[in-house]
Amino acid sequence: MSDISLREPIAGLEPSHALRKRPTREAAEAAVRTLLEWVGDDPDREGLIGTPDRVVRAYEEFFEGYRVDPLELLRRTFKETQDYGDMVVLRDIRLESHCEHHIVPIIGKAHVAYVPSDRIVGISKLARLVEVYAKRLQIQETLTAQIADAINKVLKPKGVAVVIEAAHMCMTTRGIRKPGVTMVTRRLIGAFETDAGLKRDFLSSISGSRGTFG
Ligand SMILES: Nc1nc2c(ncn2[C@@H]2O[C@H](COP(=O)(O)OP(=O)(O)OP(=O)(O)O)[C@@H](O)[C@H]2O)c(=O)[nH]1
Ligand SMILES: [Zn+2]
Repeated sequence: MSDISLREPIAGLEPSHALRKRPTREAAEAAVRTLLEWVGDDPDREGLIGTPDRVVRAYEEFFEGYRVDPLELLRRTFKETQDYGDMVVLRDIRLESHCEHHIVPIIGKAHVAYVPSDRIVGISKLARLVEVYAKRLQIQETLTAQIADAINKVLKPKGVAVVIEAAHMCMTTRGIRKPGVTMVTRRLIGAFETDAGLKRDFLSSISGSRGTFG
């Protein structure tokens, strides 16, 4: 099984995190085995024998965002825009993340908008950016801010707006157990903050979106 760059710096993180040594895959599998024993099951029974390996592979997928540099994603921009200067909105981007407190899913959607200054970016890159930050351990406020700040930093647009609506499984399946509750966060930068008309247009353009919390 491949041991993806386990000793290499991880892009996009603070140096203190990026340079921290990661444990080996064997150590990660042993930790899962310990949890299986701890919940009261037998990790050697047939159904569970492959579970540590499966969980570690699933974690590689859930947390692959640590291995991608989000700023690098946005570097390829286009200048020929016929002076398009209005907002660009990508709405209803499906979002699957994990809360950093309980490591259980956060499921929802993100809406991302920006007003270009002189450069635009391929729209798939905005969805990829959401994905990179979502595939890390998160709280929703940080996730929202990181997406907006990355766009602002690389594209230097006139404005950026990010809204996230999500359900936190740590609130719906455990703890307070409140199904149906969603959390809404937003980060408005530049023109979206200062121009009331633009802000209103953006918020109304995403207001008809349908829930995707399944
Ligand atoms: N602000 C914020 N809080 C979150 C997010 N995800 C989970 N939480 C909350 O983080 C808090 C962690 O609180 P703690 O008291 O340390 O943990 P806990 O004992 O498991 O809390 P309960 O969930 O209330 O049982 C909880 O209130 C969660 O609902 C998030 O994205 N943003
Ligand atoms: Zn949680």
